[in-house]
Amino acid sequence: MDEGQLNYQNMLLHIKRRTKLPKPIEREKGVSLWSIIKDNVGKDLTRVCLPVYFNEPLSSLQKCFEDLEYSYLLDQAYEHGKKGNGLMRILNVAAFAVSGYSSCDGRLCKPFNPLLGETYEADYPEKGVRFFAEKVSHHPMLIACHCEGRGWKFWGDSNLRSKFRGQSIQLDPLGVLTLEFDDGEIFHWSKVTTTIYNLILGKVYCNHHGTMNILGNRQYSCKLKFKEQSLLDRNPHQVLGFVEDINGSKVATLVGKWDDSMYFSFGDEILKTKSSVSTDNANLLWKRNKPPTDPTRYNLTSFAITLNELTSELKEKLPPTDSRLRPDQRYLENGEYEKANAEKLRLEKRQRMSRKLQENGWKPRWFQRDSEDATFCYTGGYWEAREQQKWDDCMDIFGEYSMN
Ligand SMILES: CC(C)CCC[C@@H](C)[C@H]1CC[C@H]2[C@@H]3CC=C4C[C@@H](O)CC[C@]4(C)[C@H]3CC[C@]12C
Repeated sequence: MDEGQLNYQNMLLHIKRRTKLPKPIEREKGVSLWSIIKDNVGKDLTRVCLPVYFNEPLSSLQKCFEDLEYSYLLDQAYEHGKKGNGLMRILNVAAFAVSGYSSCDGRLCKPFNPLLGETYEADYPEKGVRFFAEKVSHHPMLIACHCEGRGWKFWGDSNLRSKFRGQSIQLDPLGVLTLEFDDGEIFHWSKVTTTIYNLILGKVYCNHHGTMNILGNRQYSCKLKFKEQSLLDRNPHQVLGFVEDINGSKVATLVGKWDDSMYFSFGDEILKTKSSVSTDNANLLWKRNKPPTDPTRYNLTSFAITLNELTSELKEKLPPTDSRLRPDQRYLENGEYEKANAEKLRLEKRQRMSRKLQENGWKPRWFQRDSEDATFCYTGGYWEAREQQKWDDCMDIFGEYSMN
């Protein structure tokens, strides 16, 4: 190792991220969703503005980065492929595609809906990744993201179509995700349907169901089935799948749960064990990290807890559009609910003008798409601008309001 590498290693050892959210300043209170709903009978429920108390202190942009908690699976996938093992590559990619769902477990609060032009950066050299996202459209609500890792790039946009069904809401992600390895191998897939149950009565929870097709441009592709929820299910959250080679023969099977772990075995042995699916002879691909000891009412994972941290060092570098600078979200994180609510109302008023902005030709600052139905792609330049603190063309989206 030369001196430069040593310094770099040293820097990684000194990255300290927080392990807890700040202690709430005001006391937490209980509010029932029902009390809100009964005041809004007859209105389109997806448009009802909920008080900040139903939010978690993260924006949807930050939530996108939560899908990269297990990015090491993609590093491994890259290494396997480099050594000529395309099968292990796609198995790791499949485990990655499932792993993103694990953070949903026990999460009952809404993320903040970012303002038009709001951005979020995440520079995690200790994981070897750098992530960037921007809210690129308000109607329809669209978020674009781009992430670079060790030997791969990952990008996509999230376009959720939501259907309200009385007791539940069904969310269908329409966007396509792309993963490109530095050696040219590319995978595409879309996320499955998420349903949120018990909006009116009982305990809110969500489930993910449907088929995910991971299509590669070389030897392999993979099909994963997220099981539909059924009453009295002894084995909920199950994911089953297989890898197919170019001739259509099944060369590996996958089994696991989106909130826990994924296993694989070569051939199609797993599915042959009739009644229940066993992982006895299977190999572990991915296991979820342990939850933090003090989960708080938001149930954030240890990784999610780090996402909204704002150190004084970072504050100097961020553009004025970063989610970490959003005042209502910061107040909520600090447990100042009254102030958070007041700020949320102010920003939502601004948000309502976004439609006009877009109609008048507003364009995202960091992403672009070729046509109406193409994926938004990063145009580059964010990290370079950050280097020079060149933020003069970034809008002051959160207003003159200053936080300390
Ligand atoms: C009405 C309120 C109080 C109920 C709580 C709603 C919670 C459970 C909802 C609100 C927004 C939802 C998220 C919105 C978008 C996505 C992306 C999708 O690809 C996976 C599910 C995921 C991550 C959803 C999980 C459930 C979620 C967090």
